[in-house]
Amino acid sequence: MGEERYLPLFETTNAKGKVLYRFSAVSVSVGICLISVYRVTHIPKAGEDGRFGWMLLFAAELWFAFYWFLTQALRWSRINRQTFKDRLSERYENELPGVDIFVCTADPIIEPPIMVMNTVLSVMAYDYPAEKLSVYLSDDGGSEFTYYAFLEAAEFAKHWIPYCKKYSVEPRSPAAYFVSTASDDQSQNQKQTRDLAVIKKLYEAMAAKIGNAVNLGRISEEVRSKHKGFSRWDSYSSKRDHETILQIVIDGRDPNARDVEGCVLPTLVYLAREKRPQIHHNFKAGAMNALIRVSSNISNGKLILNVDCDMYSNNSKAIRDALCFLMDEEQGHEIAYVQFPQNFDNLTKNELYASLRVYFEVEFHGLDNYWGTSYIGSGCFHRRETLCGKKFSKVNKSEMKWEDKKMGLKYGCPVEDVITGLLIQCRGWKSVYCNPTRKAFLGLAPTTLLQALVQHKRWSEGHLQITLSKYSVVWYGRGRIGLGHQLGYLRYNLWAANCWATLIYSTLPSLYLLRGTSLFPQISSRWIIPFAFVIIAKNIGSFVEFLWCGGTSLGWWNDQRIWLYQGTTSYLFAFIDTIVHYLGYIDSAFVITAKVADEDVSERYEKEIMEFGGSSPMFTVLATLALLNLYCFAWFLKAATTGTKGIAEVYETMSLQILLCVVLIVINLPLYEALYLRKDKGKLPSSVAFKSMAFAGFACICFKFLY
Ligand SMILES: O=c1ccn([C@@H]2O[C@H](COP(=O)(O)OP(=O)(O)O[C@H]3O[C@H](CO)[C@@H](O)[C@H](O)[C@H]3O)[C@@H](O)[C@H]2O)c(=O)[nH]1
Ligand SMILES: [Mn+2]
Repeated sequence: MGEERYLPLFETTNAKGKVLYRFSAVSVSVGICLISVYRVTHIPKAGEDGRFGWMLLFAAELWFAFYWFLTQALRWSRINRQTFKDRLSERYENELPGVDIFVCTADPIIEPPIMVMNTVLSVMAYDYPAEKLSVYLSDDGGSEFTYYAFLEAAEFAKHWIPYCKKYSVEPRSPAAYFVSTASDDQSQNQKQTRDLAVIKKLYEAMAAKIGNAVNLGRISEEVRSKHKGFSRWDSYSSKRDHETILQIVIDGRDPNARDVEGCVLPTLVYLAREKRPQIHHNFKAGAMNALIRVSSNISNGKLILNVDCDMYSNNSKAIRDALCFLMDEEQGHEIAYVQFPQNFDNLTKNELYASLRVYFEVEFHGLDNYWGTSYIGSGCFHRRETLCGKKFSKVNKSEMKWEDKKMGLKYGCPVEDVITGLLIQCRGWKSVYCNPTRKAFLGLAPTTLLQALVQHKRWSEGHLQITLSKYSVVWYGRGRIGLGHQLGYLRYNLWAANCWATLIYSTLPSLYLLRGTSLFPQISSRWIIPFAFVIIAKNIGSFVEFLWCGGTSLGWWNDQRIWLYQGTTSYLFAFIDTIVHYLGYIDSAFVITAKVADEDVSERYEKEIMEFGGSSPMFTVLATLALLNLYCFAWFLKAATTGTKGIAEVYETMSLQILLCVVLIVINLPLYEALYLRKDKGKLPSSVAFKSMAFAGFACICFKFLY
């Protein structure tokens, strides 16, 4: 009645393809049930060969079935979010909240200062009122070089920010922007071309200065004398032993802090928190909490954006996207944080080491359906108050209730982000997943196999710790978050537990080939149908899903390989370390992923040649399993061609086992190559080859003759 219709700042829509998806999911579950029926009704009798293997295989299948069911919780209903940034500007342009941006870095060698500065510059140049923006760099490396680079970046920003705003450029990380202009220069007029050349020169000069200092290995006296901040390093003894170094490099309130066009600059703060050898610094969680405390005394922004040092802003409007959720008049007050996906700009076409693609294009949209996206450390906008422990209260929006006095991120878990997000949700808050077409952040994915496996080990270990801890979604989550939401979390929380079923499935069927014992239905039996159906439907499903997410066919194949490798190494090692951790023996470490690689390593990465290049227990496990399958198959072939049973009969009884063994061999081709054929530095060292040959041979002989 004359009242204006309420126009929300964001909209939620259902993802497409629901009916087709649900139909396929239901039919696969019927197949899975039939497989179990077969297993139960056909158990080999006591004393018969294969009874033990049968039981283990059945256990593995039950596990996979359960896990498959968990993944359905993330696919059953998926949603998309759409923001209306024009409405936000119309209503709130003059009352936008302060935003504090935290960039964390920890090691000047594997996280080069120039890369970190590109991230810093990209977030300084957000399309947002500069007086409301503050950028904090946490340097756990406590490095003079990073500090020096930061000073240089502050100078360069005075040119860079006006340039970005004048020409509305994207992305606003200088390095990434220059790469993008190299490929298309049509969109520029003459004036811009000139300005571009100037700004590029300035950037190169800055990069050269930083590079020189790093190469020299020290900061020159000339530079030191210009900036009194360096004196803070006089009492510095090591990265693990120094007092707090806090420097406000640009103070936004200072009337003299202006860019070259005379506009206000964002506040810029450097922090290397105090560290002492005897006190645990709690890795990134410790750094974040130091930033929360320090920033509350400087800018105290209502919102906190947190990015890893390699995750530059690729979309200058992302703050506004986040605000559309948090400032929405109807639903905004219930939302604690807005998470963007982690995307990467160094992926090769077929993503040799997996890319998280399916997680972010499919599964997180399902988690979002429960209003419960997890917090994944980078690319997340938090309300300061919720991050500091405020409990959500329906009764009175303004009432503050503090559940516990501990503020900030939770310590003691290698995925500090996930557990922190979960606890926020358990306090009654909602969260939102925002995945616009133009990606908000781009970072660096691991470029060697070992890095990829170690990273996944850290994640799966952290998740398993959550599952077993007081804050497990199973017991702590009960009644605090919904059932679907719990199941969705468990899909990641139980990553590591996949190792046993994966190990069983990638060894036992092949080992039983050696003995000529069949563990699957004959090809002429009707029971082959559910097996064939589940195998085909599940693989076609995941293939289509992968392509739909923008991947390539070969990328899907590589994804299957990495899934197998993670299962038998990352998850296994994470599982064992978690148990040892609970027995009180070790503290879990945070192994930082390197963001640089040697030239020849990068070259192989570009060519998608798998990088081993060293020995690691993980590689020994991988090579042993690969060889075990190869030996089993070779042995079996020999027996089948020379034995009394004809090939046809063997095929009739063992077809699925043969198929599985062959698939495992084909998927391991890059590994055999690295063991025996390659000459480059990225191959597997001969020590790994000898060990794995011995282990695999030993296992085959024992299984064939002794067991
Ligand atoms: O003691 C430390 C260790 C790490 N970091 C920073 O944490 C970030 C993430 O480290 P990285 O080695 O790149 O790990 P990723 O596996 O890529 O990080 C993901 O997973 C982590 C949890 O395992 C989260 O903290 C991250 O935000 C999330 O992006 C980097 O900026 C580091 O500089 C610190 O500040 N202090
Ligand atoms: Mn990273």
